[in-house]
Parts: sequence; C-alpha cells; structure tokens
Amino acid sequence: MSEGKKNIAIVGGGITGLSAAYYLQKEIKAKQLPYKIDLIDASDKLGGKIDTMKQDGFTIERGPDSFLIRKESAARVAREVGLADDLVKNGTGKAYVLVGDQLHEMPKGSFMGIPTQLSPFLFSNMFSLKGKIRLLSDFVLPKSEPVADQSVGEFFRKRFGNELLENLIEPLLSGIYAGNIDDLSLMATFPQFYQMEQKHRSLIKGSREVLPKKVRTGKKTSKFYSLKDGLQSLVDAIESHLDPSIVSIHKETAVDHIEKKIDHYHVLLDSGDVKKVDSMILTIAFPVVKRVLSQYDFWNVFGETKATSVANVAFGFDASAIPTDLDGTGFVVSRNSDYRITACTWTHKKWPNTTPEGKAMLRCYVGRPGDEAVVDLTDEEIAAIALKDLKKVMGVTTKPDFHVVTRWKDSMPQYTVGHLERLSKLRNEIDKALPGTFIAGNNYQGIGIPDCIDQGEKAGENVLDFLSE
Ligand SMILES: Cc1cc2nc3c(=O)[nH]c(=O)nc-3n(C[C@H](O)[C@H](O)[C@H](O)COP(=O)(O)OP(=O)(O)OC[C@H]3O[C@@H](n4cnc5c(N)ncnc54)[C@H](O)[C@@H]3O)c2cc1C
Ligand SMILES: Cc1c2[nH]c(c1CCC(=O)O)Cc1[nH]c(c(CCC(=O)O)c1C)Cc1[nH]c(c(CCC(=O)O)c1C)Cc1[nH]c(c(C)c1CCC(=O)O)C2
Repeated sequence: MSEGKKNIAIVGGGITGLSAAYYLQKEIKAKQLPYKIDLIDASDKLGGKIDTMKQDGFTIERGPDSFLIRKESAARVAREVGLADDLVKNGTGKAYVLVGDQLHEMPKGSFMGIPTQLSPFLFSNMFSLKGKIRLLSDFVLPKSEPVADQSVGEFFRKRFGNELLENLIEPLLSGIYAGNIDDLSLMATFPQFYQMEQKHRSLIKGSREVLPKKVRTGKKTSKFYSLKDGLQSLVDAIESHLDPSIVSIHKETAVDHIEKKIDHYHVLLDSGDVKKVDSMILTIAFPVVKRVLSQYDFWNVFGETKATSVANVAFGFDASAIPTDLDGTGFVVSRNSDYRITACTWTHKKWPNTTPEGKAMLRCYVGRPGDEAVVDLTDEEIAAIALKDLKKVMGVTTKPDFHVVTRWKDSMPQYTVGHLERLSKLRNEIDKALPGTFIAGNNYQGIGIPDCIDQGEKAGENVLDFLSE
C-alpha cells in the first residue's frame, strides 16, 4: 500500500451506509489502518427510511417497524451498539388476510402463503373447493424445465393455481415488496422455492424437508424484533459509536456529482466542497447513482429499475374506538378485494410498547403499482380513504385523535425478472470503469433491514480488499 492516509466516501447514511461505516471503523481500529471515512447524507438525520417519531406518548414508525429475527445481522449490530435490552419481540404472531369482505387468519403452516401442512388449508374458508383441489395438483404436477429466472406469479400460479396466489401469496408478498408479483423475480426473492421444485418437484413435500420445523408446525411464534424506543434508536446508537477521528459525518450534504481522476475520485458536494477519495460505497438509490455519475452510459445494463411509491397513515385512537380488536399483528388485503388500503398494522397489538395504556394505534398502507397516484393526495384525503376502509373491515366509526401521513416516493425497489443477472453485469461494468467503487443497499440484494446491513458490511470488505491491493 502507498504512503499516507486513504480516504473512503460512503454516500448515503441510511442503514446500509451506516453499517458500512460501522464495519469499516471496526476493521480500521483493529488493524490500525491509515484510512478515513466521509459519510455523506442529504438529509438532516441519518437512517434514511428508518424514521421514528414521538407524539402524545405514541412511538410512530414512519418507515419500517421491525426486522426479521431469522436474518441475524440486525440484532447482532443492535447488541454491539448497546441495545441488547431494548430488543422487543412482536406481541403476537398472527396475521390476517382480507379476502372479499372477510378477515381470515393465515392458515397454520403457511410460509409466505405456501402450504407446508395441508389440513389448515383444506379447512380454511378462504378458498373455494375448486381452489383447494387445484392446490393439491402440486403433488402430481411434474417439475418445470430449468430456467434462469421467472416471475413469482408465474411460478406459483403453475403449481397452486390462481386462488392461492391471489388470496394469499400475492397479498403477503405485496406486504414486503409493494410490487406486482407477475413482474417480481423468483430468483431475486425466493430462490429456495425454485430449488425446491427442481429437487423435490412438489413444493408442499419439499418445504417439509427444507423449512424449519417451527414454520411447519404452524407455531405462531414471534418472527420480528423492534426496539423499545423505535428503530431510529438503532440508527442513533450506531451513529454515536462512530468515532469522529475516523468517520466524519456530513448531514444535509448532497452529493451532486462524482468524477474519476487518474487514481482517485472527486466527490462534488452541493455545498461546493470537493472530497478527494480513493474508494467509494454508494448506498443512494440507483436513479441517484445514475445521476451523480451521469457521464457513464453503462448504467443502462441494469435496465429501468422501477420503484413503487407508497404511503402510510398512522392513527391514534382511544382503545374503545376499535370494536373488532382481534388478536394479531394486522392484515394484508387480497388483490380481488374492493379496498384502497393494501394492509393495516394493529400497532398497539404488534408492538404494545408503542402505544399508551387505554389507546390504540392503527397504521394503514396505500399505494401499489396501478394505484400510485394515491400517494399524491393530501394528508386529509389519504386519511379519509383509510378511515373509510377501516370502517368497512373493522367497524371503526370514531374519529381518531390524530393522524400522521408519510409518503415514500419511488422507494420500494422492484426486483423484476432477470434482476440478478442484470446486477452481476452492472457490477462488472463498475469494476472496469470505476475501480474501488461499490454499490450496496435496498436496490440490489434484498430490501429488509438485515439484508441492507449485510450489504453494507460486504461493501466495507470490498473496500478493504481494494485498498490493500
Ligand atoms: C414504508 C416502508 C416500510 C418498510 N418496512 C420494513 C420492515 O418492516 N422491515 C424491514 O426490514 N424493512 C422494511 N422496509 C425496507 C427498509 O426500510 C429499507 O429497505 C432500508 O431501510 C433501506 O436502507 P438503505 O440504507 O439501503 O436506503 P435508504 O434508507 O433509502 O438510505 C439512502 C440515503 O441516501 C440519502 N441520499 C439520497 N440522495 C443523496 C445524495 N445525492 N447525496 C447524499 N445522500 C443522499 C438519503 O437521505 C438516505 O438517507 C420498509 C420500507 C418502507 C419504505
Ligand atoms: C401481514 C403483513 C405483512 N406486511 C405488513 C403486514 C400488515 C400487518 C402487520 O404489520 O403485521 C405490513 C407491511 N410491511 C411492509 C409493507 C410494504 C411497504 C409499504 O407498503 O409501505 C407492508 C404493507 C414492508 C416489509 N415487511 C417485511 C419486510 C422485510 C422482509 C425481509 O427482511 O426480507 C418489509 C420490507 C416483513 C414481512 N411482512 C409480511 C411478511 C410475510 C414478511 C416477511 C416474513 C418472512 O419472510 O418470514 C407481511
């Protein structure tokens, strides 16, 4: 390695950028590396989509409300930054799906809507007799010809028919990707089901061998963690562990453009400053990457990565306002139902720590491909749409004490068919044209918080490998 300090820029201080900074700092300290980091974010707070607010004693998540326990990196980082005692598990494990005008409990033994046990599906009144018979064809259908990728919709429709897809699989996946399952890539989201079909032919049989017992026995255990004071506390704790002698944090500073020089980069900031760096991690959304490096045209190999716009509205109520107070985390809405909301979280049930005694909080989601215009309505209009649906589903007629609307424009990246292949091409192009530059974050290899943390750490490793060459 050459003499002198090396500089690293991390662009975007959401959970991906923060994880990259935190990981790099650990390595820099442990190995006493002569590296410095600039962590640059356009917003006045770090955390990006993680955004907790407090109002009238309520803890309101405007973005994510939790992370999956089985993806271990998020809880690991939380423990490392001193939040072990703040981790809370969801209060109840049950979720519902609204089909027609009725809330149905998810059948036991369902993993993303795929049956791992048959009887709960055969006894559920969520499906017609015809739908039930169709899903049994999974046992007899041959496995399909190997393909590089296909849509989630096509794959599951083939094995189980339309009803299971539309009443259960589609709403559950929409409650993760806010996308259209007929565009969503199977290999970028649930490759294990493709492999299961290739190996075992039947998914019902295969899932018995592959999925953990807890899932198969239908135990409604807690699957999610959150934090006592909300997820922003994870962001704040990581930030407070960043040592200013290694990591300089620049908030309210947008990267305007990046230029490649002979053996380094110039990162031009909207403040007029220029950072000279040797290596970069870009965790900003892909359209922003394209904009700040607009002199390159190879970005097109990644195609048009569309992201869906969504919004949500959190309502604070008196507990007495909720006549149908079922035990559960909330519900997702099936494609064929006549509702505008796509899901609703019974936040006071899922996360009792967020809601004062005697109160209730419901968070409703709107926006999906085909109904993204809803996100541009006023707060009052969005609240009215959600309240109309809540009245129909749950008989809520009392006015809420307050509502908080949050819009997330172009924020749910869509991993469409062929995503992984395009991503690998993109990485090759970046390697060739912009050595030492690494992309990470929810546009690429998973949108869950733990996936973003994993990507941040991996990008940190890549930077270290590059700088040590
Ligand atoms: C409504 C909603 C609910 C969700 N629910 C869950 C959930 O329950 N569980 C879960 O695991 N995941 C959930 N997710 C997904 C998860 O929140 C995100 O995938 C994750 O937080 C993304 O992190 P990131 O760091 O990759 O990107 P971001 O958080 O988007 O961070 C990007 C950062 O880049 C900054 N930036 C933008 N432009 C510039 C620029 N020019 N210069 C400098 N900085 C810039 C932004 O200010 C931002 O801070 C949800 C997402 C949404 C929108
Ligand atoms: C039932 C339900 C879901 N999701 C939701 C509900 C409503 C009731 C409730 O809050 O419990 C709410 C929700 N959660 C998310 C959305 C999409 C974003 C939006 O529209 O704002 C929506 C609408 C993001 C998410 N929701 C989730 C993630 C993270 C996924 C991951 O880490 O892979 C995201 C981005 C987690 C989630 N969410 C859901 C499942 C089945 C999973 C994954 C579980 C698993 O894999 O075992 C369904």
